[in-house]
Amino acid sequence: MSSFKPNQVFPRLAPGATPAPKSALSIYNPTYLGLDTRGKPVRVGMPYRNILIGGEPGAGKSVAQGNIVAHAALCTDVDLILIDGKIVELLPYAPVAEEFVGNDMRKALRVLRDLQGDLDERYLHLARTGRKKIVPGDGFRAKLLCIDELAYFTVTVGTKDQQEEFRILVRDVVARGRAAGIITIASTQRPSADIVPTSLRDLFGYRLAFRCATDSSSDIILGTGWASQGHTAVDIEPEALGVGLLRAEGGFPRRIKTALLEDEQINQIVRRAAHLRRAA
Ligand SMILES: Nc1ncnc2c1ncn2[C@@H]1O[C@H](COP(=O)(O)OP(=O)(O)OP(=O)(O)O)[C@@H](O)[C@H]1O
Repeated sequence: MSSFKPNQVFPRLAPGATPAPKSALSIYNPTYLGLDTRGKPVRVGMPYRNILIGGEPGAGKSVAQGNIVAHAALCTDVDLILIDGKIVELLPYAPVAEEFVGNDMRKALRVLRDLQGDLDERYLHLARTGRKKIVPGDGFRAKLLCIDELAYFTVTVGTKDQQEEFRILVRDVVARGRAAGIITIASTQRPSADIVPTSLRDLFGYRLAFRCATDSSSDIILGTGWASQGHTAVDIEPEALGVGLLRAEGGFPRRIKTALLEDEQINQIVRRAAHLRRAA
């Protein structure tokens, strides 16, 4: 499998250049995720979709979600809302985020309640204008909500009531956000039915399964029945870090290798993103 080259993330740049582009990107442009088995670029169109990422610890979830967040950081038409129970994965992007939440359940709930209020306003606008989805120029900016890690907030920290409220809020944002210009990325290293019930999983247009311990965990991310048809993330070799099965709405899972942004590249992107956002 081909290795990642920074200039593939931002193809306008010459080889060897830093991965930070000169002008702002748009969240309405496809986001580079990595390469497929033939070495072809894999891009995802995030608006009107959500992405669920699951797999064993250390398999490559944070790197994958980081690629999307890095792209979004450079897009001056989207606000970032980052909730990171582990703090360190998304912290580098905090300077360009509208909200950054670490391991703080109360703040996570407040931010999600605000997002739910925003959703209500957006749907009111849609109802008034007789349309079905928010489009650019509507006066509502796109938002990207990134949650790492779902299980941390739904079973590990907080009271049972807080965990339940977190689950309900996330479900609502994922379900209604799609048409309202609010995109969700959710990651979990515990692909089990209690963390990702089918009803939640099915709201994600994109599903990305990194190495899983069992066929049923793989199916929890990709969708019921894929393992029995030979598409299972159990088959991903333990040493194949960053290799996952990506399933886009209605399609077959395909094997991809995500791009890897090194820490210094992330820092460059964030510095550039901060500049572009100030200038916008
Ligand atoms: N696409 C990739 N190319 C090369 N190495 C990778 C790639 N993706 C991940 N890795 C390596 O694997 C390590 C773990 O990746 P990552 O932090 O994304 O895993 P994770 O699934 O989020 O783990 P956890 O669940 O423990 O947070 C990275 O630090 C990196 O060294």
